[in-house]
Amino acid sequence: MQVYLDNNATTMCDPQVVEVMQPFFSEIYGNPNSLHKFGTASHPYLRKAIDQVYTALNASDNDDIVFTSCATESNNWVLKSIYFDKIVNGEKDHIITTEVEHPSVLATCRWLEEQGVKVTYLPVNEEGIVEAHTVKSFITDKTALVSVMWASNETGMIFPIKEIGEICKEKGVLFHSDAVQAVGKIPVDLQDVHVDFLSMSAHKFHGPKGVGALYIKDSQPLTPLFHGGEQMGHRRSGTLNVPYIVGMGKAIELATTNIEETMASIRAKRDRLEDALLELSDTFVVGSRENRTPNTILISIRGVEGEGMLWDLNNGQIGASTGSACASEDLEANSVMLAIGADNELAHTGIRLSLSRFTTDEEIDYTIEHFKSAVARLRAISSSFAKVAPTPGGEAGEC
Ligand SMILES: Cc1ncc(COP(=O)(O)O)c(CN[C@@H](CS)C(=O)O)c1O
Repeated sequence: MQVYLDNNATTMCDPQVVEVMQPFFSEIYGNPNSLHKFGTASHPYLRKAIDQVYTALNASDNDDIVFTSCATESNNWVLKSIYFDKIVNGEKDHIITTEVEHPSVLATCRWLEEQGVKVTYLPVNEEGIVEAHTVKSFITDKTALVSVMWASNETGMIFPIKEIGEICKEKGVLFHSDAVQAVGKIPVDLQDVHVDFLSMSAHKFHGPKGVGALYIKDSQPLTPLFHGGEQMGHRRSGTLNVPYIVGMGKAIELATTNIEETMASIRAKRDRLEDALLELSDTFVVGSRENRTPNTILISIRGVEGEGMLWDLNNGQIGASTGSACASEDLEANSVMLAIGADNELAHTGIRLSLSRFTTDEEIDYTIEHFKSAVARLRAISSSFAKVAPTPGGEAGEC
């Protein structure tokens, strides 16, 4: 049996998505910007895909949805163009974000600091999220943008985006949310939540890798990151990736239709897996289940190095991660666990398990069995665990 539990890194393309993409490789393959029939033939399908994204986000016709190559591009676009529009060519000099954003936000903010921008990286609480009042306390009249992720890729914890959006609106500060781990996993209703910009990525909800989008409220001005073509109303130049855009439209429709039912099914499997793993002594899971995306577990297993655990799981045909795939090359401690106050040793023990709607009960059963035997094996040879006196009664539970 092979079990894929790294869906926060990327998901399998839904077969229905693959099917709708097929015609646009060698049948309807004209450049959508060409005026002849080979080009215009794709237009109805592009319009449908855009409508599917608007519907999924409950976006209004006044808003813009611009397709990009990925969420990394969407995040770079917002941060670098707000810098250009509001700081280089404006009176602002400050951006607020959090310590636990995805590297595509953090690395861009560090580059902006090298350009002279003041960046505030807000700390997270013991649940791994920033609190709305903390954001409010750092906003000044020089703040150009607040950028806070909707849900954490590492922990699944959901941030108070609605409250932060209301604060930014009241203060007249632009608000960006990296919603990559929220769209398609939990309800995202842009009539209910105020954001100026929102990033998303199709391969997180069973669409193809290599296509994402940026939502722009009220079609407000934002200097393009790419120039040189009239695509997307001159907002993002480059020949449209028709099959991938059509695939993204189908994927977001499948992911958001009956989302409550889908969430309940995934949550039940996740909770059963989490309950079983917490029976192991000296383990804890980051964050409360109630405020977490239904598919994610970040579990710490004292005395078991994360990389060693991944290797053992991989030998058992189980795919998981120690955290963000973008940081999987380095053997650093999990940054989010450090941010919530875990000690360095504990922060090296984090394992991220992320399910999808395709995860089966049999796969959960297999994972529970293999995970427990792997922990027993690795703890038996772990020097650090041997030094740690067993907690009375083998404490376990949420952090
Ligand atoms: C919150 C968040 N924001 C941006 C990205 C980047 O999405 P792209 O479409 O791949 O560019 C990701 C992708 N996080 C994966 C790969 S690093 C993870 O293992 O956590 C994300 O989770």
